[in-house]
Amino acid sequence: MLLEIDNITLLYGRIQALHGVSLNVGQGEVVALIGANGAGKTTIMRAISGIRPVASGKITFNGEDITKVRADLRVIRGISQSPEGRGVFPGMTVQENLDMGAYTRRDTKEIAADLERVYGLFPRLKERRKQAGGTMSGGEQQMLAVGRALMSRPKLLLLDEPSMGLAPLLIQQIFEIITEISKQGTTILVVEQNAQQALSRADRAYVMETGRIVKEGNGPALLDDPAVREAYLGAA
Ligand SMILES: Nc1ncnc2c1ncn2[C@@H]1O[C@H](COP(=O)(O)OP(=O)(O)OP(=O)(O)O)[C@@H](O)[C@H]1O
Repeated sequence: MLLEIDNITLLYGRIQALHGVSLNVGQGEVVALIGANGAGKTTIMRAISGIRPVASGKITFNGEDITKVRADLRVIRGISQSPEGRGVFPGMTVQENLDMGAYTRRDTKEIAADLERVYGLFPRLKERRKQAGGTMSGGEQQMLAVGRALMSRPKLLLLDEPSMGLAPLLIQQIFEIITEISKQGTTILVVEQNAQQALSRADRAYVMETGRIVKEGNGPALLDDPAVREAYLGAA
């Protein structure tokens, strides 16, 4: 397994947001995490990227215990996050935002090749490479955030609600790009409200409720699960 999360708990002050969560992501997999608002999905992403410390439990990445490793050092080890709400640098150009994604790297030739790869995945970013990040549309900023995360050449890409705020056609497109990124060899853990898309694209998925994993399975099997359909797909 590339990522193993073993029984983690996480607290925000007195609020316990994660109650003994365990999940795994294998090399090359696309794994989806779905669940209601406030279930703790973003919190799991924060625990993996190291933005929030866990209170107990263990996180292993690439065979090494990273539970206490600092967030910036986790990026160097190969974990990169495209955060919910995008978080692009508004005053920097598109190209500068992408360059920032590679700040941990020194291999200029490979960085240039990866920039071309990101521009290949997102031609809109190439067209707008001199435009300020903050003036890009919502969907374009979402693409920029994913592109920037890819610029660290991660082993594991964490995507927090990549379809948030996107028009239906763009949602389809962003999931096609996620599938393409996966085919190019990056392992992906994706948090999504759009359960239909996420489950149909994922190799495996976990369902969260109030700080716990309540179900796991392969994507299509969960899509057919009546309880999942009723809770997350608006169907009985
Ligand atoms: N910084 C914080 N301080 C206090 N409580 C927090 C903080 N961040 C999150 N929480 C709480 O932790 C719980 C889990 O939140 P989290 O953002 O992980 O949920 P989520 O599943 O990602 O939800 P959504 O789908 O709405 O984004 C929620 O009850 C939330 O209110």
